[in-house]
Amino acid sequence: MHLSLSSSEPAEAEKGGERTLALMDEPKVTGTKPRTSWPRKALLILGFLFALAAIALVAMAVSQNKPLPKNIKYGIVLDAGSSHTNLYVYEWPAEKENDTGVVHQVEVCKVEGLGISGYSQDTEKAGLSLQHCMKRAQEVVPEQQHRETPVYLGATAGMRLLSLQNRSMADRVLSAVEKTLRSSPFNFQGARVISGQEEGAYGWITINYLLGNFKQPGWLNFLPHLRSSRGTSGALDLGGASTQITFAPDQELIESQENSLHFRLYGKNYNVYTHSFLCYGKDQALRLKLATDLQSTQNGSLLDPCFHLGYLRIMNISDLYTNPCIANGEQQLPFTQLHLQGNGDYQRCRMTIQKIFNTSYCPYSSCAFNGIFLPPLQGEFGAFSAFYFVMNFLNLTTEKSPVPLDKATSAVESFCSRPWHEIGSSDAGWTLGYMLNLTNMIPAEKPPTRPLSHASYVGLMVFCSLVLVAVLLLSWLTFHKPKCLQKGLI
Ligand SMILES: O=c1[nH]cnc2c1ncn2[C@@H]1O[C@H](COP(=O)(O)OP(=O)(O)O)[C@@H](O)[C@H]1O
Ligand SMILES: [Ca+2]
Repeated sequence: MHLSLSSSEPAEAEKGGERTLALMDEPKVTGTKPRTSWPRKALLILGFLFALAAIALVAMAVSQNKPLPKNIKYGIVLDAGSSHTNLYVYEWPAEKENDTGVVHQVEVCKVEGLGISGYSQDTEKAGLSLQHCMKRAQEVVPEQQHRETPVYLGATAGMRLLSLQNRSMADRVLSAVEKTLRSSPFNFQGARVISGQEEGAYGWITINYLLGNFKQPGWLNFLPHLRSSRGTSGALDLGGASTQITFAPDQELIESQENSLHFRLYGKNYNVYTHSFLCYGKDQALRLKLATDLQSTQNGSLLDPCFHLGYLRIMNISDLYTNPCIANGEQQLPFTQLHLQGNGDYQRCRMTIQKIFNTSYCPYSSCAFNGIFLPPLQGEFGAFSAFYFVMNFLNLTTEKSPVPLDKATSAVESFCSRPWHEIGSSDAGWTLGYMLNLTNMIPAEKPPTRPLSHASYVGLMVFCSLVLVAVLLLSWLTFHKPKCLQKGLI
């Protein structure tokens, strides 16, 4: 049996509640076509309105808090090394620029030819050599962002040596590269020789930024006393003309001020040891070794265990003595050419190379060599630049876990013993840290963060809206129960 208002009364249903309830008191029973009672209609309308309100609330929460379209920013750094120059293009989302781990390398362009210090006799060429990679950068960075994209050039040990040797020559080289960079559409921010200390510092920042070591879990923001000093990784950078070692030592006191760095990053203090060994990059160290060995030859012929068996090379002595790494011993030599012949012997090579590291004196509690302070090593190290190239060449970079030292040693040993005729001829570095620093992307204090992600926020809003609707509906049903419900008629 169906309950319904009679067909003559539908107009009444649109009147106020009192009238409706009065009508409900006297329901008429018809045996004809079933009709919806008007309180049920009212309930439906109310339910519909609540649902509409909930949908509107959710839609508002979603649209109001929808992430804006990605606004990408770019930065360009040129690493003017002693052996060659590399151009790096980085990108990051503008709205997250103070977060950690958001900067990505999108392009690396290797400049053809020499490092810029190699153009000291023809400085214009130093600038011209960069043009190709600058064009490449213009293709990578969207045109409308060229003017706002900063470009920096940092020169390292090759230019440090040239500056020591001939300051005005080094300045002319820098002016030439500056001219090229200024003529690009980018926002030129400077070309300079960075100090060894800076190079070490930026390498350490890069490594730890990429490893996510500056990041603290979001929820720890609410419990600052629990924020631990999570370990950092040390950085080893083997260049061509200098080598950097940088790490956070256990001991608080760094005995030599020139080796001491203090950072405050994301609200945390770091005391870091760094040293840049000028002349102890891979290429300059080899020159040093040859110059040292030459002192003990009579006729300029050298049988060298550090070159493969069958390797032969003749070089002018004057080419060896071209920079401040090698003391002026040239005049005392009774010959003008060096005849180099390899005999590939790893163990003997090790012994001859050790001659360039003087460990006979140390004015500190502990030293590396040449009287340079070095605190006890601490933690793990990330090694890059030529450390990587050499390991990669020996096929030792594909392993997931670190390669044990004895395995690396035996790979080097076996490679060195191979005859010369058998042998055919990602980036980490200081540049990312340099850009992060110059663009103020690593703040001293931790930037305020939202406690919830966008997805969690929207989810929570939806949930709360639904709970609210349910509560309102229940309260309404409880306090304004239609009489038909009170009488159990529906
Ligand atoms: O792609 C590569 N494969 C192998 N060795 C490389 C490659 N790129 C650079 N190197 C070597 O790594 C070293 C990098 O030195 P760099 O030019 O950065 O000098 P610097 O940092 O002392 O100024 C050089 O010895 C160079 O020969
Ligand atoms: Ca380098």
